[in-house]
Amino acid sequence: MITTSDLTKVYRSRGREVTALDGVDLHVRPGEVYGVIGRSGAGKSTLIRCLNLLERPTSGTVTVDGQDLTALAGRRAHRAGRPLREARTRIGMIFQHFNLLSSRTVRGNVELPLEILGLTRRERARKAMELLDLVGLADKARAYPAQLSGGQKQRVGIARALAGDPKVLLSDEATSALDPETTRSVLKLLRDLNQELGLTVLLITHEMDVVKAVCDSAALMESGRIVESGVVSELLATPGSRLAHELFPVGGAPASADRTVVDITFHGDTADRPVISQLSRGHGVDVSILGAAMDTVGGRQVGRMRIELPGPVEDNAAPLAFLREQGLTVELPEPTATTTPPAGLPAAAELTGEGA
Ligand SMILES: Nc1ncnc2c1ncn2[C@@H]1O[C@H](COP(=O)(O)OP(=O)(O)OP(=O)(O)O)[C@@H](O)[C@H]1O
Repeated sequence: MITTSDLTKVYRSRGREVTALDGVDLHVRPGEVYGVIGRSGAGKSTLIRCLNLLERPTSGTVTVDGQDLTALAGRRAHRAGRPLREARTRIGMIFQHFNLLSSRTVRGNVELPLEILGLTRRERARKAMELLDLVGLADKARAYPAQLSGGQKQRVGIARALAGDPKVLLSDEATSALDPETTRSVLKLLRDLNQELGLTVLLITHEMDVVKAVCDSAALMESGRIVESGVVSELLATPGSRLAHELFPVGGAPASADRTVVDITFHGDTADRPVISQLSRGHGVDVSILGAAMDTVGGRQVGRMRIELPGPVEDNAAPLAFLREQGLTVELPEPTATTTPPAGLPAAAELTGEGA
């Protein structure tokens, strides 16, 4: 549904060059919720703005629903021509700070893109009310943005973004200004719209919880590049996946050097089975749990656990084989991984922007 090929954006100002996007190949399938995560400055906003050509890429292509937007934009034109403006109406966008017009009512805000599309007053009113009903705000049609909560404002933003019946919705940190509970309800709305309307959603975020809550697929961005991407449930089953480690960080240091530390990921059916007690009984080993994280990803229970077995790795071949036979992802973390993240990976606090 959305494909970018070797997408590059270089900002030039006062003799300085900043490469914000450095050859990004992105592939978002129809009907999925796709999250792009990365710390501040990674290039996320530039990427999302290049997807609807609000920002003109320096090179590379952007294709949305089979249409090459970069070809519509031309290389030199500064104003979007009609074909690009029309293509953009089929790509909705929501923003961190909602971008509502304070002088217009809720209904007036939703009607704005419908005015641009040339609908009659009657058609606009009907469509706007239908959209407000869809986002659960029909009773606020006559209110002004200042009278709404943050979550309600974002719902208006979503209704406005859906005015052109888009197939794609781009979300630029849409929940970053909201409290956790409101974030959950807005993410649920996005998921419902995704399922009911078949809407493809691409969201950028710096919060792993957002990826965990709604994303089918995700990409990790660093310095203008996508350094890892894939289907979230598959990444969780991929040994060494940085996104999996970030989604389910487990810590815990071994009690002594002659122990085997094992990171295991439970997903699908394995999440419900008493694997650890079977391991302990079946192999006669004392298993210590050093850390664990359980959560629901895409509606399925997923968990990660760091356990410790007595003795070095060489002595634990049979228990490790048993865990693998159960369909678990089994990893032996580097000794340093107990206290520090893998080389090059931003610490969780950095990724979430905490302490900035
Ligand atoms: N208009 C611009 N002119 C020059 N440099 C820019 C411009 N916009 C962004 N940049 C630079 O491009 C890089 C990527 O910025 P971008 O805003 O895309 O990152 P981001 O991942 O969205 O960060 P944040 O989460 O803080 O918004 C940064 O180094 C930034 O300083």
